[in-house]
Amino acid sequence: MDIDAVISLLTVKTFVVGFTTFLLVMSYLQRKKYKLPPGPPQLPILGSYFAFRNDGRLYSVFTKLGKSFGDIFSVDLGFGHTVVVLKSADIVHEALVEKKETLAGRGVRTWKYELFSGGNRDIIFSDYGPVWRLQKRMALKAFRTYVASNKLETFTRSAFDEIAALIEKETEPFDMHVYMRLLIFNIVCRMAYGKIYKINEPEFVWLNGVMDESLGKVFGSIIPSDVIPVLKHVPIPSSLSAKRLLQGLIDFQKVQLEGHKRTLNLGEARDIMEQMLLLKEELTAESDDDVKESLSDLRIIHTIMDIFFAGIQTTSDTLVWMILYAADNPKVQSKIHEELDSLGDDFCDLRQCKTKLPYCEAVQREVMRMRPAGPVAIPHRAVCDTKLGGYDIPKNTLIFANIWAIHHDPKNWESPDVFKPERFLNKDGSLKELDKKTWLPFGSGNRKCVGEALARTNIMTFLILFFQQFEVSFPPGQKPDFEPAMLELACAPKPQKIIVKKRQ
Ligand code: HEM
Repeated sequence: MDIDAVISLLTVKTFVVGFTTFLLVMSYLQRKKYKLPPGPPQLPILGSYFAFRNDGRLYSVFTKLGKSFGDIFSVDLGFGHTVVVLKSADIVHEALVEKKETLAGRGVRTWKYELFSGGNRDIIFSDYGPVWRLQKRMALKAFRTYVASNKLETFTRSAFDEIAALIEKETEPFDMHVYMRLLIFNIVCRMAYGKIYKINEPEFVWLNGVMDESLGKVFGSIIPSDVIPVLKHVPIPSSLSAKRLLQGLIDFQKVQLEGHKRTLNLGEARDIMEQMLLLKEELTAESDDDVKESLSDLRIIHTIMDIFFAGIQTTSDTLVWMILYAADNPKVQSKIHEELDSLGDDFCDLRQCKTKLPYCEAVQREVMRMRPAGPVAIPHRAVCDTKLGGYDIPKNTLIFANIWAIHHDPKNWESPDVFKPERFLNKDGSLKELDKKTWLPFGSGNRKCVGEALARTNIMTFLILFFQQFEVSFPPGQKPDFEPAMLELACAPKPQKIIVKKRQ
């Protein structure tokens, strides 16, 4: 070994030993200064890696740890990156509702989220402040124009007709996944940037593939550069594929934006991207700087990225879960059919007839209770030092609310693992008032999901249209699999085949 190699080995060793010691001292000082929530042993650099070694699903690992460490505990996700996890309805309420200002920050955990959000310029990862507020308000207003008018129903009906025709052609048991994706793509992308797709259209196949690959390889698991940030500069396969996938999608949205600018019509906006561009047209030199920033090209692109990612996968996964639960529970399915059959001609205006469908609404609630699409929400950042459950929460700590644990807590729900829509109904069949402390698939407080009304309208409209025409079952001998796929933040069903028959 030559002298250079010896020196560089010594340098690396010195760096590793020095850095490890630094982390240990910092962690010790942090623990001495604050009364932090308890948690599993934390190794230098690797943190609580061993808790996640065999199961990358955060909700699953957090639920297991919660059994040992209680309603509030801390876990080190690597490199001294300690997060706090909340497990019970009361403590999540305290954090997200009572402390909705203090704990409404966001902090990007790793560079892949920074790339996705354009450096925190989307709604999801933008920090709590005036620009985020303007962006979120703009999105809410835009969604409302669709939900409150007939537009959304028209979009959903035409997207449904497209997939119903494809489903009718299936002669063997099949997986619903791609049809549900196409359905939601054709509602959400039409609203967001005015596009509708056919199942074999190359752009849809590419976008759907990018979404699946990103959810699996980028957001679905902890990649080396999440734990050792400098690895993002090293051309290792996981970092390269994350860059390729996310940058490809950002570039795609840039092209949509440029196209919209070229064809911009002053008048009624054709989609959400155009709505934002029209607002931008109204800006003058005197306009408020925050308003200008909220309508910058980058913010528009990354708002559309949010709508695309947060809106499509969550809703389409929920629809697949709903179909699987109906296939597994023939009595529930009969009650859905019965309630829909009693509607008669009311199908012409679905917005009106929803109030007459308490059982279907209860099914929707129960599916989202059993399989919440965002089972640990998105971490909130403490904007200043605070306290939770008697423990100190230092400024900048990230907090995860374990929605899955609340939805499966026997203190909140009788037989929580049983699919039972009736739990949401009174004895006379009317809907019970929702307890928002124990049912929170869309989160709670200031950071609550911006797409809740849109998603619930889409899910309900789909439920009505689908079960009016079809009945579903599992192929004889096939065991249904309700164990969610191995994804870090999502709760997605695994691919499985079902039989879909046209009703007489
Ligand atoms: C079944 C469907 C859906 C579920 C279960 C769901 C769930 C969630 C959850 C749990 C959060 C995090 C809340 C928190 O941090 O406390 C969230 C945030 C968000 N969701 Fe959804 N979501 C759904 C559909 C949608 C749709 C359709 C859109 C848009 C088209 C959307 C856009 C967003 C955005 C932008 C945020 C970030 C809000 C913020 O940081 O202020 N979601 N969602």
